[in-house]
Amino acid sequence: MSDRLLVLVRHGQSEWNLKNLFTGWKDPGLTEKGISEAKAAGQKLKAQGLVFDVAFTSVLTRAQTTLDLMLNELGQTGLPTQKNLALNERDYGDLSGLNKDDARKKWGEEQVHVWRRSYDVPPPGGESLKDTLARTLPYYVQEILPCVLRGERTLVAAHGNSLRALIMVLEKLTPEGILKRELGTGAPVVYRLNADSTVASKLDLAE
Ligand SMILES: O=C(O)[C@H](O)COP(=O)(O)O
Repeated sequence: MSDRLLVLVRHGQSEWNLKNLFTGWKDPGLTEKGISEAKAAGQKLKAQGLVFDVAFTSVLTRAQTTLDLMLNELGQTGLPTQKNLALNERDYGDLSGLNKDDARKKWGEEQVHVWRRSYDVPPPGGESLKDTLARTLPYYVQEILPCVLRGERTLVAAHGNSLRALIMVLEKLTPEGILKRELGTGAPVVYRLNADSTVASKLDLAE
């Protein structure tokens, strides 16, 4: 029986995560902590005995560096990798580069929470989670899922909201359910899929 393995990992802490800035499609690198988180993620995958055949990432540096660091820990540098902006972070539009606490002061706690975590309310000039899903899901269905179903063990290094969009589909979460779902930096989620592409098992390696 083939191992339909799909591992999702959010990038390690970025310079803008540290500064508490809305990031979206902006392209800061990882902090020292982010580098350690990415290496630790690779070690966690290695400790599970996982080996990969293919990887996917976004066109943003923080996700690509996280992938490289994980592959290095796994002894799998040079793994065939597809990079696509479909896996980019949600575009935060006019909020990009603003401090999250300053935004709360300006627009209020509730409004900022709605922009950050609601399903279908976009931040000004940016993408809602629904918009993010609309570009992430076709890529998943057309490019990532066929690999997994063929038995190619698949590693995806991407972003909080592009991965929340995929997790919503994989875990059949409602728009209310996804509101509460947070993804830690450098925290791998290990799925095994059934032949019909539903989730057979899930292992959260956040700790
Ligand atoms: O783009 C960002 O600012 C972060 O990577 C994710 O931000 P969020 O936690 O506000 O969705």
